[in-house]
Amino acid sequence: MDDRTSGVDVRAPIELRSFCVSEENGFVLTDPLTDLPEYYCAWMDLATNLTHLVQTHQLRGRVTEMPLLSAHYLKGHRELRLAHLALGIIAMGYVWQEGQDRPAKVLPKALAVPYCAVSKMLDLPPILVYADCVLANWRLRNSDGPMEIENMDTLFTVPGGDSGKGFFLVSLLVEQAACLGLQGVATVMNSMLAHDVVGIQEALAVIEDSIRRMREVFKLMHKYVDPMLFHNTVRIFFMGWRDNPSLPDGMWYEGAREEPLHLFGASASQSSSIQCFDQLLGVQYSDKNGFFMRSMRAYMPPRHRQLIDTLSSRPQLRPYVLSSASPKLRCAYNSCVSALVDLRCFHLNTVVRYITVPGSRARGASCPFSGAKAVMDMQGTSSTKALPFLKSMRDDTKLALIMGQ
Ligand code: HEM
Repeated sequence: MDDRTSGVDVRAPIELRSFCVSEENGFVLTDPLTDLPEYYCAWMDLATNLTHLVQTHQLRGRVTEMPLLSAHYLKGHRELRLAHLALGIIAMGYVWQEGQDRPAKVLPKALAVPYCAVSKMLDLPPILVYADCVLANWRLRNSDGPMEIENMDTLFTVPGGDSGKGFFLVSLLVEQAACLGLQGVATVMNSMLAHDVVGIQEALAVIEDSIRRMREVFKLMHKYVDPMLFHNTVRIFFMGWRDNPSLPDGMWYEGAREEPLHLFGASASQSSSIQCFDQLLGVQYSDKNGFFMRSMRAYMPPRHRQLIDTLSSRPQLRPYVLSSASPKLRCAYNSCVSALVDLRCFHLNTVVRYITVPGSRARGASCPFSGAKAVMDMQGTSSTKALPFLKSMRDDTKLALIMGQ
């Protein structure tokens, strides 16, 4: 049998490093830069002071006065990532400064041109993505101290006080907790090639622990993020310009694009970790969910999205477990799927607390005829109808469980 498809060697072991996944931090950007060369101080100045400038309604004016800078002096991956993050934060502040009902419809040239250039170099869309505001938006207060929330800070934040920071940092720590699980994913794939059933079983146990750890860390959200502040303020700055009733025509990028762009906003659905686990465990997304989850891959750094693609092009774990006579292997596989179901159940409860409940309070307090806003209050950050979608993602995950002997 030919194990090579389209020139890709499906027998080559998976090396996480070659997908820019670090041993300590998984998909989190290790040691992100905190400053750009002096030439880019106009960007850093606006991004660092974003909350104040938005709250005092000065940001739009300041962006209009910004010089048009060339992206060509940016060197290396980490400078580009910091530039993408800074420009993304400025763009979100610029668009949503006057609230979700009065967005700006055009990004001015001095912002749009370098933003599109940096995005092209990184192969990311020109909008704030999860890989910016979560994966690359952190530093240690004491560089010798631990990677724990009390010793961490964001580089930039959005209005919403400490809840914005808390949201970024807790999500980052959840992502970091996936790190061991990702190593487990590589070990499972490589052990399958070697027909090492015990190796697969042990690696599945590592993945299960890691997913359960993600759920534990996720609980910090309740301590560091206030639901009303999150819903009414922080969330607004993640809203994109696709399927958004406030921006039905998308967003114009002056001087950079001939047509407006329709792009989803930042969301943890752009997390590569969860999609890696889904892919490994053979979670089949139903049609509509699949369309959304696959669209989210375009918002991930290219090497990260390639890891998901690689996992899907390899021999699959679920049929392997089904055809194996080992009850221990089946049990280890099912425990992993159950941990992922539990994580999605916890996530669903969090969404009820941070979106559904504050959304109904906000509707109760406003005009009952404010139709567009009522729709938006029930939505997530990327404009999916949140709860039915998330429930069906949980159910798709449950379907991966292997029943019977
Ligand atoms: C206050 C905290 C959070 C809220 C309110 C929240 C809300 C949402 C919403 C509304 C969606 C639907 C899609 C969208 O609109 O973008 C979503 C999807 C998703 N979120 Fe979160 N989220 C939170 C934290 C997290 C964290 C920390 C993670 C893990 C890193 C995460 C992972 C996901 C994933 C993977 C999806 C895609 C659906 C799925 O795979 O089940 N979320 N989230």
